[in-house]
Amino acid sequence: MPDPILQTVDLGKTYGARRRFWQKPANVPPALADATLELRQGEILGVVGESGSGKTTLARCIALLERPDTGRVLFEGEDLTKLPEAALRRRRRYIQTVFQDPYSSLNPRQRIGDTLAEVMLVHGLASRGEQRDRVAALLEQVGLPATAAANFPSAFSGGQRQRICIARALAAEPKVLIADEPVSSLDVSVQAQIVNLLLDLKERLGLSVIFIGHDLQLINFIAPRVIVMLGGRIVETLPEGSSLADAKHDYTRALLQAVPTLEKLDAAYRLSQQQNMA
Ligand SMILES: Nc1ncnc2c1ncn2[C@@H]1O[C@H](COP(=O)(O)OP(=O)(O)OP(=O)(O)O)[C@@H](O)[C@H]1O
Repeated sequence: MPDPILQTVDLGKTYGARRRFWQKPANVPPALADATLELRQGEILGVVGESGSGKTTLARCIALLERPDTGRVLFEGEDLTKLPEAALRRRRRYIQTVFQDPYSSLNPRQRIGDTLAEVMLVHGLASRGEQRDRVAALLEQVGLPATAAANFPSAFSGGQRQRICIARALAAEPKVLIADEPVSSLDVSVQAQIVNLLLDLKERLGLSVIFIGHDLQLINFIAPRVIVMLGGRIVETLPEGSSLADAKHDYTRALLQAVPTLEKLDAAYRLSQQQNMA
């Protein structure tokens, strides 16, 4: 079994809990509590849970976009939560995120080429001379023409913008990609294309992926191993090779009652393939 590239140990986060020592503790439930998981090299790990179950908080804490209150994030064995800001900045590029809403994720006043080049510049990954070619290669990797670099986000559809967000994440040359509900805001016909793009990139680039969603059937289709979250906690891990029928937790079974979208997704993918060939 491959070694874990990333582990979290007892990760916890409570929003709005900061207080002066003389103030009474606010009665805020944790957004994330005792989250312990491991992501193996080259694996896709699924995370599923209803709205408010702590999935995004988990993603943000793992990528250290948010400092967790408790626990550790070990990347290649090194505890990132202990690193000072300067050292963390050098490691940050290895764990990249793609979020749900590609509309708010991109700067409307920045051309796509500049958005991608900025990431390379920040992480010292390409000289000015190399940037143009690298931007074109990144766009090509996500299925967009090199000419897209000259345009602003408003020129693109939701699915194309999500491709740009994926290209921006790849610009940092990450080892771990966290996709937090990357298709939830997209049309069903586009969802399948983005899911397939992510699966293809994972294979081609050897990425390790955490794929977050609220549809257990879809997540189980994408990820061999799935973590189920409820109220900020991991309540069940469905191991590789297990069937959804093996789910032990009542909540996991309740998630299975949710309207299945997998068939819809499959049908939409076939349709988009037919349209591409027509
Ligand atoms: N910045 C914040 N400030 C205060 N509370 C927050 C903040 N972000 C999240 N929360 C709260 O933390 C809890 C977990 O939210 P989180 O966004 O992690 O859940 P989620 O499972 O990703 O939900 P969704 O699927 O709706 O995005 C929720 O109760 C939410 O209201």
